[in-house]
Amino acid sequence: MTTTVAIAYHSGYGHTARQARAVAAGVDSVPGARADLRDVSVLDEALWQALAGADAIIFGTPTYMGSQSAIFQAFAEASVKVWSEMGWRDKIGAGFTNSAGVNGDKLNTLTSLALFGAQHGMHWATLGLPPGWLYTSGGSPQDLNRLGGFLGAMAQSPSDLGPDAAPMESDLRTAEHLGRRVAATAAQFARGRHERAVA
Ligand SMILES: Cc1cc2nc3c(=O)[nH]c(=O)nc-3n(C[C@H](O)[C@H](O)[C@H](O)COP(=O)(O)O)c2cc1C
Repeated sequence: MTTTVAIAYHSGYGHTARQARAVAAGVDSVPGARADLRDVSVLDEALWQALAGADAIIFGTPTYMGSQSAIFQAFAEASVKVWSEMGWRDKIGAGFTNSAGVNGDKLNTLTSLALFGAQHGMHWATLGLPPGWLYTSGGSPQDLNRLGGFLGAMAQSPSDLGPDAAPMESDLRTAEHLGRRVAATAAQFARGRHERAVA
C-alpha cells in the first residue's frame, strides 16, 4: 500500500522550490511513501487529479507582504470547486513557508495555510519539533527548527542570496522532517481506514 503525499507549492524565485524539494526528500525517505511535487502556478486538470488522489497534501508558499503569494492564493481560490464537494476532507494537510526576514511574518502565512486546510476539512499535521537556536543560550543556527515554528516548517533566505545558496541547510533539514512526519501520519491514517474497512 503506497502512501502518496502531494506537495502543492508556489515559488517566485526558486527558494521555496528548494524547500519543497527538501520536503519531498523527507517524504521519499519513509518506506512505502511517495512524494508528488506540484507547482500550483499551473492550474490544470493534472494538478487537480494529483491532489484528489493524494493521501496528504503539504502546501508551500513564499511569504509575500506578510501572507501567501498571490499565485498561491489564486490556487486556493480555484480550489473552491473541490471545496464544494469536500473533495479533500479527511486528507492530512500541512504547510511550509520561506521568507527573507528571520521573522518576516511567516506565522501569518502558516496560519493562513492551516485555515485553508481547515476549510477543506483536512486534518492539520504540525511540525512536532522543539524550537532550536536562540530558544536556549547554547543553541546554534544549525539546529533543527532554528526559526522556532510549530504550525509548519519555516525557512529563511537572505534577499541577496540565490536559491543555490538559500535556505540554509538546517532549514532544509527542518523541511525534510515535515515531509517525513506527514508521510508517517498519512500511512497511519491509511492503515486505520483499511483495518476498519476489513473489520
Ligand atoms: C512581493 C514580495 C513580498 C515579500 N514580502 C516579504 C515579507 O512580507 N516578509 C519577508 O520576510 N520577506 C518578504 N519577501 C522576500 C521573500 O519572501 C523571499 O525573497 C523569498 O525567499 C522568496 O521566495 P521564492 O524565491 O520562493 O519566491 C517578499 C518578496 C517579494 C517579491
